[in-house]
Amino acid sequence: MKQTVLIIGLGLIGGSIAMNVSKKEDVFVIGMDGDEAALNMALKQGVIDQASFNFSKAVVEADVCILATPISVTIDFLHQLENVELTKPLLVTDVSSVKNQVLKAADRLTHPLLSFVGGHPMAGSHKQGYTAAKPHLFENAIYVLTPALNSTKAEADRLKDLLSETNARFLTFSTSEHDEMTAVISHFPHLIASSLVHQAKVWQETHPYIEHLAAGGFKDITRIASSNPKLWQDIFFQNRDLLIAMLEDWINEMDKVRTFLKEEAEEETYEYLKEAKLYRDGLPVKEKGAIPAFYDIYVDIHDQPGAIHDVIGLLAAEGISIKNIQILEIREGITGVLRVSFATSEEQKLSHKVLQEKKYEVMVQQ
Ligand SMILES: NC(=O)c1ccc[n+]([C@@H]2O[C@H](COP(=O)([O-])OP(=O)(O)OC[C@H]3O[C@@H](n4cnc5c(N)ncnc54)[C@H](O)[C@@H]3O)[C@@H](O)[C@H]2O)c1
Ligand SMILES: O=C(O)C(=O)C[C@]1(C(=O)O)C=C[C@@H](O)C=C1
Repeated sequence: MKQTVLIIGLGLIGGSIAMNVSKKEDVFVIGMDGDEAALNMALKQGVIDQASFNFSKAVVEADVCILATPISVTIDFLHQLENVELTKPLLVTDVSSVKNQVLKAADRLTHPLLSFVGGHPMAGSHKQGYTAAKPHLFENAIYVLTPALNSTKAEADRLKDLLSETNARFLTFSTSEHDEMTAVISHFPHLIASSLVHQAKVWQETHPYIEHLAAGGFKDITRIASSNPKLWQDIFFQNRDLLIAMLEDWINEMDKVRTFLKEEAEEETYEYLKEAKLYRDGLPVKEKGAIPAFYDIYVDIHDQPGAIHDVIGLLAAEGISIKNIQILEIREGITGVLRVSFATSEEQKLSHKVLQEKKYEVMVQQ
């Protein structure tokens, strides 16, 4: 028999989940979103089978409910579930980036037919909305599960099965473990990225050319500052206590670095940078998460008409599929660098060979 899955919030994450869940033959997907254009697009593409505008009506028809809304909205829906009259079992999950308040609300749900297994796919983007959703967003990504007190292993397994088309890798953590780890590798870095952009903006007032100098490094480290501010305001406030504690640690650490510089402590500065490099180089590269699962090459190109087109053309002629391409630096009359990303190391090696044969300077990211 078909199971009915209600997905609330068809944005970047909910839309991407819907694109995978709808691949399963035994699933009927109901979509709900305040944005009618997103609903219409999802219906048209066959990503949802039906649109709904009424939570209490749709949720009683569902066997599974996926809350993919901003965290505070997800918590509101969990509160609404306290008063819903269920006639069959309902498994509820979410995708929230912070779990503490969500699990508190979920643990209050005592209806015997209701169970909750929290979820958080560790993949995303600075983009938002259904138009940014893509079916392969969670490929090889870690998908954290945070089960509520009343849930069973069988329910977590059922959720994993429903999400199997995502090709994500599931791991289970407690709420506090989850929130601490994501504060370190996601929420705090976001705060720093935004602060770096603010610093550049202030300097630009006296150095108007600064924005043109912002090359690969600045853009890499601040990409996430282009994310949806409303969503991140929510994340910061949900994980507020940990972020405040981490800011204290960070300020102490920056004091230490300032002392290295003031006292011209070259050895300590070198060790500080070396330790960071060793840890960064050791991060897993073949799974999504902190580092994208891409195999990159860097190609020197000249600022001539058609230079990028030539590189792409050579790779296309060999049937090599490019996953991402980025101009890291190119200024008038000066050599620039193209970063080209592939899904496999075979494509990375072949591209290196093809371009070298055509006398391009190519560096392979190990
Ligand atoms: N963006 C990321 O990288 C990322 C990664 C993992 C998890 N998350 C989590 O996913 C959740 C959604 O984030 P997103 O990036 O998909 O945001 P998004 O803005 O792309 O999507 C949110 C969707 O929810 C809809 N929505 C908002 N309020 C609603 C309501 N009351 N009823 C129905 N629909 C409503 C919006 O119209 C939108 O389509 C957040 O909880 C976030 O913490 C985000
Ligand atoms: O890649 C990005 O743009 C993201 O911000 C994704 C990211 C992250 O910090 O890695 C952001 C929030 C999520 O909860 C999970 C993933």
